[in-house]
Amino acid sequence: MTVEISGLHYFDSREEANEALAKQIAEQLTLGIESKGLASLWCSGGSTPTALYQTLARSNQVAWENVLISLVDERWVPPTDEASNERLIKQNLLTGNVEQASFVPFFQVTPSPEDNQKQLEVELKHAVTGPLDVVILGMGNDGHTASLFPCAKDTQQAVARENSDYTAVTHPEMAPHPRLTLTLNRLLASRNIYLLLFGEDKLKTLNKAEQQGDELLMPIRYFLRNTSPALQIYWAP
Ligand SMILES: O=C1O[C@H](COP(=O)(O)O)[C@@H](O)[C@H](O)[C@H]1O
Repeated sequence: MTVEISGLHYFDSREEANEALAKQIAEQLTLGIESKGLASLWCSGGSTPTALYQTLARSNQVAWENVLISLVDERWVPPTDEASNERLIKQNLLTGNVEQASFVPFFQVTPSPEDNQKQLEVELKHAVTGPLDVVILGMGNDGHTASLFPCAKDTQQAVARENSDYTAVTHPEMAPHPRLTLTLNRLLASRNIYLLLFGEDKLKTLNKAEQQGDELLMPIRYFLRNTSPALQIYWAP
């Protein structure tokens, strides 16, 4: 199937999509460094972006010592857990030249995810001011993105227009682990937002999200309907 959406780039293979997106990300990070001295890269977890991170880690085009890398979202598990996004990033992106980048993890050992979020909030507000340079999103087949889940009551607060926090906690009812996530406002205040999708199922979900309907029922809609920046979607079978 094909879906007509502006900003949707089709590739014949995952390798080609990863190469093209890694090149684009490297260019945007370099532009950020040239204009401000420091650029930031915000990474999603899940199974989709592993090879993208490996491809990006091979890029010698970026002055990685001037890049701050952090997460779009995290499962509230320690980095020793296979579900940890921090673990994914450390194993696949923070290697070779990219080891020179600074990394801000989300998970902290605290009594609750809410306590973790309070500490993380202070840390991120101290480390980052102004728009995020590059955000890499994924999407679940329920239309969630970051950890803005349709099946989490607290998503409503995480996407509230008046919410000025960088981060939020969500408790998805149909996915494991409490989550830490960047809020909608923080994500939308970015220079470049990319969505990486593989497979027909994700295309079907994207097609459904393109139809009319409540954003809270498919939070990826917040990004599909945002015009500045417009979402750039990289898809391969
Ligand atoms: O739970 C999550 O899922 C989405 C999509 O994951 P995938 O395995 O289908 O690639 C991901 O973007 C998000 O960061 C993650 O927390």
